[in-house]
Amino acid sequence: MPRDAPPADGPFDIVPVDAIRDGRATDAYFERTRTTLEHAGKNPRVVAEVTADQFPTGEFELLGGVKDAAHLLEGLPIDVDAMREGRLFDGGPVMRIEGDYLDFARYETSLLGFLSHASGCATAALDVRRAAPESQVLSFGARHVHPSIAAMVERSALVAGLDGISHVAGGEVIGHEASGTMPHALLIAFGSGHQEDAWRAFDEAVDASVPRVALVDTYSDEKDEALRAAETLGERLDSIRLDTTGSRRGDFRHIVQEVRWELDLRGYDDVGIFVSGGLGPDDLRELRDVVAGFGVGGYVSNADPVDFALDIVERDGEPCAKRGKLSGAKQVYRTSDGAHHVGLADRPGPTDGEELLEPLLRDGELVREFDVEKAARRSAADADDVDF
Ligand SMILES: O=P(O)(O)OC[C@H]1O[C@H](OP(=O)(O)OP(=O)(O)O)[C@H](O)[C@@H]1O
Repeated sequence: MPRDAPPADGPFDIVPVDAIRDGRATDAYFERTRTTLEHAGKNPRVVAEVTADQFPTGEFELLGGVKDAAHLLEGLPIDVDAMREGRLFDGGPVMRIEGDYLDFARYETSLLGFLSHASGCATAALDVRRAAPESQVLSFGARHVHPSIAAMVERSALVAGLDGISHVAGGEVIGHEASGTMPHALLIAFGSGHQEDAWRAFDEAVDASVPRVALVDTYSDEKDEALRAAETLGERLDSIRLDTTGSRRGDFRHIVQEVRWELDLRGYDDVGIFVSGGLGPDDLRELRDVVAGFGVGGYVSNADPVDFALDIVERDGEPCAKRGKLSGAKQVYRTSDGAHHVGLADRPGPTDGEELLEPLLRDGELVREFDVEKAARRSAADADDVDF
């Protein structure tokens, strides 16, 4: 262990924030690179770019992680241009860094991690959003991932336009209050046959601002429990939630329609139906006309990271690149038809092209603000005129 590394004395296997900030959250070969370049007296001025695909593919993904990436690089003597959080990308750089290589080399690992993981979750969340544009969709997936990344998952869900999140501390980090009502554990704590007591106690105990959403699949048939919940809470019941386990699901759409029928027949037309449990975009398309909303977890939280890489494309003013990558500092343009174009930054772009790489840091100073809601509006606008 290097002498300057602090002892591993924390209770959890979580890389500390300080290690990310000071560049120790890095792959060891960057430390060897620094040692070697310093030994050789080399520290070239470079332009480096973060890119997934070299050329536009027409397969759009949603950019996340920009805020964390900006704070990672803040204070370094470098200039950074980047696409905004919540913009679509499909090829060419999403970020461009100019500076002396050793000033930022050790940050590559964390930089790519921030951008790759958040963009993967945001892209999956956008798939979900587009599958049910009119429905309420909540992010339920924090349970599947390490708690240290819950805020990233929830922010990515919101950037893609999902309507709410479930993770309390994650919400505190990103400034968005978590929502949620009851797990099966609450019903089980009251015992089989006593679901009414659980729903009633929830209604008595929980703040009036929280919607009354009764979970209705714990011990008996969904239709039976839905009607019992409606009779127990009457007009106080806002919604029911069906989280029917996979082994009992059969035709889930039919179950939902049957419950809807029986509620309507008895005058409970205003009671909404929420569904959850292992849902993805295809399920949302299949159910969106018969439910009010969805809880989606693993599809978003377990998304594959985007395969970003950081590559040097200019060294001491001369274009350069490793095999398979494109030399030269680039700009990415979005034209009015929603298509993206990659060109050299010092050449004219398409006449109606909007430049997507915008200033993020100037000599280490942050020149941009971050706002989740604005990012969500950006992703909705970008996605509007693109065929996925
Ligand atoms: O399947 P996902 O899309 O990842 O969604 C996350 C979870 O949310 C629901 O759990 P619920 O709130 O009912 O929890 P409980 O079964 O622990 O009570 C559902 O059972 C999923 O396991």
